[in-house]
Amino acid sequence: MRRSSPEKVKVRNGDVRRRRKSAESTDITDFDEQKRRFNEIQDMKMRKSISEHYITKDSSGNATSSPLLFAPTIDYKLQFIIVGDRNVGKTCFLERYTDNRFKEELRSTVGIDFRIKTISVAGHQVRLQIWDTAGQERFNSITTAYYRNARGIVMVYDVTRPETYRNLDKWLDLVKEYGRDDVEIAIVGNKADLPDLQVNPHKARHFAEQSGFLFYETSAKESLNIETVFINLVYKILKQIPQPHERNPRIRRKTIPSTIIDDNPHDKEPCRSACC
Ligand SMILES: Nc1nc2c(ncn2[C@@H]2O[C@H](COP(=O)(O)OP(=O)(O)OP(=O)(O)O)[C@@H](O)[C@H]2O)c(=O)[nH]1
Repeated sequence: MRRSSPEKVKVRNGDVRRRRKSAESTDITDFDEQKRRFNEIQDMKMRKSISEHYITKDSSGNATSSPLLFAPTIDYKLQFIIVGDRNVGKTCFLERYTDNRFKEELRSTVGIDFRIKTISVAGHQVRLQIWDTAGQERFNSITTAYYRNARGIVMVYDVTRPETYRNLDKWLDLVKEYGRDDVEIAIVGNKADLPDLQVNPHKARHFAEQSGFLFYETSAKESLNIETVFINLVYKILKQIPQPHERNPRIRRKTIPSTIIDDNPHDKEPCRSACC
């Protein structure tokens, strides 16, 4: 029987040691692998629950979810509603805000639609559910049912069509009748990118401010002031809601600034044409 030389035995012992070591390290690796997979699954579950949280709708009405990695804690959930005559740009205004896109073609809203967006305001995570309503009067019986839950209302007119500005009275009457007493309103003159301005922005601002509303000229096409409208409405609403530190002084105060964003370039512009 052939015997292994001591050298070879030594090598084999070394192999055994190596194998044991590698077996041990395999165990460790398996454990690490399991841990990694467990974390992956947890991560996937978390993403799923977040994306469920962040369901929006695409242009064809299908639900889509955003691929967020971390779930911010939602401090406030607010419902907003956008109203105004047909074709003033309500849908474009909302789509610019939630999806940062603009479509030229006319697509009249049928009834009501909504989008969701979460924003951070003064250190608070605020989830906005924003309802886009049809401007056609025949849908009023459907859309007014959504007024009572709206904390903020964006009332849109078209700066090139004075009748849409005059009709704000009609929309305000509906808000008075169906809306909350504590609703905050922003008057928005949309399509400010167009040259044939027909509504005097100073008069519109004066009317808004006298009534305690915010006022902005916007352009969904050129993405002008869209975000400002929503952020400032949220500021106004949060200032009304008792903050946690007011209910419980031991909670650290998160200040809501009293100044609001104002980047409206049309503020100081003279009237560009015969305005109403
Ligand atoms: N130039 C310009 N056109 C705009 C702007 N916003 C919207 N439009 C156009 O105005 C038209 C009407 O826009 P919509 O967003 O569908 O109007 P709406 O108010 O939602 O209309 P309804 O759903 O019928 O009530 C479309 O052709 C848009 O491309 C804007 O800021 N500038």
